[in-house]
Amino acid sequence: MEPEGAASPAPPAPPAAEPLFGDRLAVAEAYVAHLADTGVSHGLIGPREVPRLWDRHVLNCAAIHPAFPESIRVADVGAGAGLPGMVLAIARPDLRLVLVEPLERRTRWLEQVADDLGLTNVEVRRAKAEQLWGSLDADATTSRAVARLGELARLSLPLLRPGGMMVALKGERASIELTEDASVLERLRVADSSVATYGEGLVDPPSRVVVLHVDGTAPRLRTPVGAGPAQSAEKKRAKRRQRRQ
Ligand SMILES: C[S@@+](CC[C@H](N)C(=O)[O-])C[C@H]1O[C@@H](n2cnc3c(N)ncnc32)[C@H](O)[C@@H]1O
Repeated sequence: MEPEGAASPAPPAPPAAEPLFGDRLAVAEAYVAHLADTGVSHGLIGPREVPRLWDRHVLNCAAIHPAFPESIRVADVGAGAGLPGMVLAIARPDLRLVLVEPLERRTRWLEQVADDLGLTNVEVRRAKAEQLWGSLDADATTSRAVARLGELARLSLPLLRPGGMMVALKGERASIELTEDASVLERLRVADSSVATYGEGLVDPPSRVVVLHVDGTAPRLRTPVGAGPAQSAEKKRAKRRQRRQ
């Protein structure tokens, strides 16, 4: 695809970046410089996002890092330009991040940037989440702006080991989607669900995530279950066809 916009200078790190990144701040600054430059020219980030790269994109992703226990393997489903996966890999070198992204142009960019930043805890997988069901045994998944909660759970939970957790950045819709998609989550054997808020006093608004824990005793989800809206609609159509016959 053709470049979508001209590169702009990277904005300086705001004061809140220091407590979130600590001694990794220089790496975070280098990542933001990539976003503002080739991230824009390769069409991964809109040029209008450049002035708010820190506040709207990087800091709110970094803020959720306490959600993840030490040294676990986390899959970012639909990583795009590395939000939140690359940011978590920078803020938390103890985590191992698997960035799952189907678009080649994006995975090539992610690989180049991870290499340039010297991140040895990042693995980029060019695939849709569904293509990795049964072959990825993540302790946790994470994601931002990929799908509504029920569909995201359908995509993400089969990537988890038994007892693993999904942490979805959802903003103000977190509680609404949790209520609206409750029956889908039940079918997906979600044992426990909650909304948590991170980064109070550092990011405005604070980052809100939905956390789902799968039942550790249930058999591992490996195949699609009838949870997605598309699948439910198809089932209804099939039933109507059957009634007509
Ligand atoms: C709106 S972008 C969000 C990117 C990034 N998470 C962010 O917040 O900036 C959604 C991303 O999800 C990816 N995606 C769409 N369907 C997917 C699937 N089934 N499995 C994995 N990634 C998917 C798209 O290619 C795209 O990069």
